[in-house]
Amino acid sequence: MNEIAINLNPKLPWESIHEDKDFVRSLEELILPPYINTCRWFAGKARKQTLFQITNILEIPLSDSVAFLLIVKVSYDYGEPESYLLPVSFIDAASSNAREILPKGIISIAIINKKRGLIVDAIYDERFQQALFKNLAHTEEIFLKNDKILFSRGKGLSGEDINAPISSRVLPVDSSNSAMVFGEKYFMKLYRKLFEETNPEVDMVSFLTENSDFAFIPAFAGSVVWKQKDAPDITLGMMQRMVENQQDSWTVTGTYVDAFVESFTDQTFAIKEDVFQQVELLAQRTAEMHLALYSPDSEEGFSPEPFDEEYRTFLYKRLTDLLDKRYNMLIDSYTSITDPVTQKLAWDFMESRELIEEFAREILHKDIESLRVRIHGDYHLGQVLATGNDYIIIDFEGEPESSISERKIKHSPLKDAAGMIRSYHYAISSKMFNSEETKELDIKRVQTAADRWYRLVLITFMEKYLDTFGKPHPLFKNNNEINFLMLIYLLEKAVYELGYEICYRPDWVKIPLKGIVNVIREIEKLKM
Ligand SMILES: Nc1ncnc2c1ncn2[C@@H]1O[C@H](COP(=O)(O)OP(=O)(O)O)[C@@H](O)[C@H]1O
Ligand SMILES: O=P(O)(O)O[C@H]1O[C@H](CO)[C@@H](O[C@H]2O[C@H](CO)[C@@H](O)[C@H](O)[C@H]2O)[C@H](O)[C@H]1O
Repeated sequence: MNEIAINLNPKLPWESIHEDKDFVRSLEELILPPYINTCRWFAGKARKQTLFQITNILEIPLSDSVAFLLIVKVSYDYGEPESYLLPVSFIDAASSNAREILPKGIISIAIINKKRGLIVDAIYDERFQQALFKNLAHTEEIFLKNDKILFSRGKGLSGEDINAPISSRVLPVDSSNSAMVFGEKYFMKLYRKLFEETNPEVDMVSFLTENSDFAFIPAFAGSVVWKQKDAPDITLGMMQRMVENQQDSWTVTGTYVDAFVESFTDQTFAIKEDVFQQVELLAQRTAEMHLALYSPDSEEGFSPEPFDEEYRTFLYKRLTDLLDKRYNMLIDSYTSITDPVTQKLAWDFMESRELIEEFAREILHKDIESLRVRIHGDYHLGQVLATGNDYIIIDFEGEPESSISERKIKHSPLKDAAGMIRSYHYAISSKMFNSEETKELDIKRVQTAADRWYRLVLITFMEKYLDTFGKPHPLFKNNNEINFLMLIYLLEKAVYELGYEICYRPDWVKIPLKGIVNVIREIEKLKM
C-alpha cells in the first residue's frame, strides 16, 4: 500500500478530484504502477512497463459520493499498449466501511479535503457494488461529457429482484477478471483488460440466452457497456445467474483418475461405469451448445459459414506460425529437458516437421463442405462447472492469446471438441506421470495404461457428441472431414499448449508433446 503526501487543492472534494491534474499525475506516476503490478488480473507483469496513463475517467454516482472508472493505458518497451479498467472510490478512514476493505483492495491512503481516508479498488466498496446492480436492474444510462455508460438488463434477472434490497460481495477467486456476487443469485464479472468492440463473452452468452433454449450456461442477466461518441463500444462488465456448483469438471475428473490410478497400482484396469456416463453427459451438453450456436436464420455474426479461402488461409497461417514459434522455443529449452521420455517425444516432434507441415498444407485445398459457426473457443474441463447431476459451461471470453476479432472467427465446433479431448488427455497424464503411486512403476506400462484410458474416453466422448447431432448434419459433412478436422484442431491445441507449458509448467511439457506425437502417428497411418 502507498502512503504519499498528495498535493491537492484542499478546496476540491473527492467528487471533483478528476479535475485536479496534480492528483491524476500522482496516480499515474506514483500510485498506480506499484499497485497494478500486485494485481492478479494485470497481464503485463513480465514486460518492461514504460508508461501508465489515465486516458479516461468515467464518473459513476454512488449513494453518498461518486466512484470513478479509470481507464489505464499501460505501454511497454515492446508490443502494443494495453488498457485496463480500475474503478476507484474514496472511503473515510473513520467509517465502518474502511475496516472491511481487504488489504489487496487498498490503493492508497490519502488526505482529501482535510479528510483522511482510503482510495480503494471500488469493487471492494459496497456502495459501488450496489450502484452497479441498481443501474443494471433499472437499465440506467449514465451520460458523461461525450460518452455514456449503458447498463442493460438481461432475461436472467428476475423481476422480483429489481427493486428489492440485495446483498453483495466480491467473489474470492483471483483470475484474469474480477467478480462480484449479488444475493448469492447473480454473478457479475468486471472485465479488467479492455478491448475495443463488444466482448465476445457478452455476444455469446446473450445470444444463447435470448435466442436458444440451451439451459446449460448461466443465464445472461445484463451488461455494462461504455459507449463512446466516435469510437467502438467497450464492454466493461457482464452479469449472469450464479451457479451453485460443487467443483469444476477438472477437479471432478481428477477424482475419477485418482480411483483409476489406485486400481492400476493394484494390477487392475478399472474404470467405473459412472465415469463413462459423466463423459457422455458432457459430450451431449457440448453438442447441444453447438446445436444452439448453429442458427442458419440468425444475423451475420452467428450465421453458419463455409470453409472459404479466407478462413483456410487464417487457419493455415495460425498453425504454421504457432509451429515456428514452438520449434524455436523447444530448441531454446531443449538442454533443460533431462527426462529421457520427454527428450524422445521432443525428438519425434522435431523430426516430423516436414510431415506436419505437409499435412497442414492440406487445409488450403482439401474438399471441406462442413460448416463453421461461433464456438466457445477456450473449451477445457476447467470451463465447466459440475452441479452434482449436470454441467454448466462458463467463460466464453475466448482464447487468451488471441485478439478480440480473432476470437469472433467462426470455426468448426470440432475445435471445441478437440479442446475437451486434450483436457481429458491432460487429466489422465498429469496424474499418471506425476503421482507418488506410479513413481516406482515401469514407465512403459504406465504409458500404455494412460493411453488406454484416454482412448476409451475419447471414443466415448466423440460417439456421444456426434450422435447428439443426428445424421446428416450440415456442420459435419462426413467422417473423412471429421477425422481430418479433429487432427488439425488437436494438433493446433497441443502445439499451443507446448508453449504454455514451457513457460509455466516445464514438468508438464511431456503432456502436450505426447499429444502432438499421437497426431503424428495418426498422420503416418493416413499415408500408409
Ligand atoms: N455464473 C457463475 N456462477 C458461479 N461461479 C462462477 C460463475 N462464473 C464463473 N464462476 C466462478 O468464477 C471463476 C472465474 O470465472 P471465469 O469466467 O473463468 O473468469 P475469468 O474470465 O476471470 O477467467 C470460475 O472458475 C468459477 O469458479
Ligand atoms: O483457463 P485459461 O484460459 O487461463 O487457459 C490457460 O491455462 C490452462 C491451465 O489452467 C491451460 O489448459 C491446459 O491445462 C489444463 C489443466 O491444467 C487442461 O485441462 C487443458 O486442456 C490444457 O490446455 C490452457 O491451455 C491455457 O490457455
